[in-house]
Amino acid sequence: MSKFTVLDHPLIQHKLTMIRDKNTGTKDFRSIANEIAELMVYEITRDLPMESVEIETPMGKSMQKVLAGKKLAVIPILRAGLGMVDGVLELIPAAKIGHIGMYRDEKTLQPHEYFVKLPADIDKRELFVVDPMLATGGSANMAIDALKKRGATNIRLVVLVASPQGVEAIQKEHPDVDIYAASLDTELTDSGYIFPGLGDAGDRLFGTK
Ligand SMILES: O=P(O)(O)OC[C@H]1O[C@H](OP(=O)(O)OP(=O)(O)O)[C@H](O)[C@@H]1O
Ligand SMILES: O=c1cc[nH]c(=O)[nH]1
Ligand SMILES: [Mg+2]
Repeated sequence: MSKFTVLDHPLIQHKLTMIRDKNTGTKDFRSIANEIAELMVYEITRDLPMESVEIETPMGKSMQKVLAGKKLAVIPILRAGLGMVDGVLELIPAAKIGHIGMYRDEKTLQPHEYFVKLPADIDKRELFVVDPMLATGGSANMAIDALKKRGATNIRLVVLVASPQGVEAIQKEHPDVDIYAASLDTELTDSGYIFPGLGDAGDRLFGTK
């Protein structure tokens, strides 16, 4: 079974509390969501493999470490996943970006895919799928299906807030995909929203209703 990790760094927790607050407006929500994503990626990338290369400093030749292995790509699940991309790019500016458009039917809670545009070499990249909310898990599961169908093999899912049902759904469908969250919240409401959650992340990021 895949790993599920809550990143409980105090800065992440503090900032998450700020965006949970319903009085936090779009401008702050947007910037703080990206700050959290940046801090999360800093923690998640601790295990990236390294290799030694020879370089020459002004003092002479020396063996030093650089990142080894696969290149990265960030895959936001539209729309709300866009709210985490800039934060990731602060740390990994050369990452390619793929987009998967997904909306959840408000009544049935079933996800619908409406857009997929990915880097050509996703089979060779380590992919970070980002979306602030993992509720029923339907959208993330379908997004991961779309990636695997196109050859992706190395996928991690990074969310701000997860529900227990969402984590279980991903672990069942995609036991190879590790999940990282800033919080595991207590429940899903009858209307499919995470409680306490942050409300509708897409609407809060983009100022829609
Ligand atoms: O785990 P699930 O039950 O599938 O719910 C989570 C999905 O719902 C939200 O997207 P939404 O459909 O509201 O689209 P948006 O990002 O355009 O607002 C959220 O950003 C996730 O993609
Ligand atoms: O709580 C939730 C659940 C799904 N989508 C959101 O934006 N928020
Ligand atoms: Mg939404």
